[in-house]
Amino acid sequence: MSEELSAPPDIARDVFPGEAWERANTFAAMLAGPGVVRGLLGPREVPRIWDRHLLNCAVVAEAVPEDVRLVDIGSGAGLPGLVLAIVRQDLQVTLLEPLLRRTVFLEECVEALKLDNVEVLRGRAEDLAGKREFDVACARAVAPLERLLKWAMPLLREGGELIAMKGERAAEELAEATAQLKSSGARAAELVTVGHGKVEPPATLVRVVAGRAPEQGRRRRRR
Ligand SMILES: C[S@@+](CC[C@H](N)C(=O)[O-])C[C@H]1O[C@@H](n2cnc3c(N)ncnc32)[C@H](O)[C@@H]1O
Repeated sequence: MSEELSAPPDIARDVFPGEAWERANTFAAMLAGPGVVRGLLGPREVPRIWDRHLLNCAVVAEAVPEDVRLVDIGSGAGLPGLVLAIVRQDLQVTLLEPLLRRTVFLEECVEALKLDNVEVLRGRAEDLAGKREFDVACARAVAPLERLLKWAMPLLREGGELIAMKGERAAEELAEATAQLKSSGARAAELVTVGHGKVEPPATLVRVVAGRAPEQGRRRRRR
């Protein structure tokens, strides 16, 4: 049985102000329509598109600095990267996704939403190391923090940030990743909650500040 897209909650008007409102509604309809038909979103997710997907991703913007180049690793149907591009026109967003049918959907969304701050890139995070540099990397439901650090840190400039949406297991994942944080040269790592009064419960993020990659240090010394 096909599920219905529920009406946006009142708070959505504040979270998606101005021209973001129409774009958010168009994206919600695309997720509920072609997104489900093409298997990018489960049909049971349709009634939860506003709460669990659009609002939960939009509040991540509270943790993202202004005017940065942001890569969404494993963007899938555009979550959270496309939502961040909708609410924050100051961001230059790269949606990184290896699967063709997903990048095709993402391209269609970018065109339908008339977004000029988004690039869709087909590929794997580990293959992009050394080729591109970003200020912020974000990810939701892609990999445990330990593996995400391996993929994300080589993509970040020194002082750049990984923002991982982690939910209930955030503290445990952070503890489990202690060795990887050290070996990847991370400067700081902390738990952050965003979306107070907008989503229930507030979204829990792991924020990691990139230091200089250890390999870069070794390369410099050898010269
Ligand atoms: C469970 S989905 C999550 C999608 C989206 N972030 C969300 O929250 O709905 C994981 C996504 O990560 C992508 N992915 C898997 N391995 C990857 C890699 N090495 N680099 C980039 N993306 C990857 C998959 O193709 C898939 O779209």
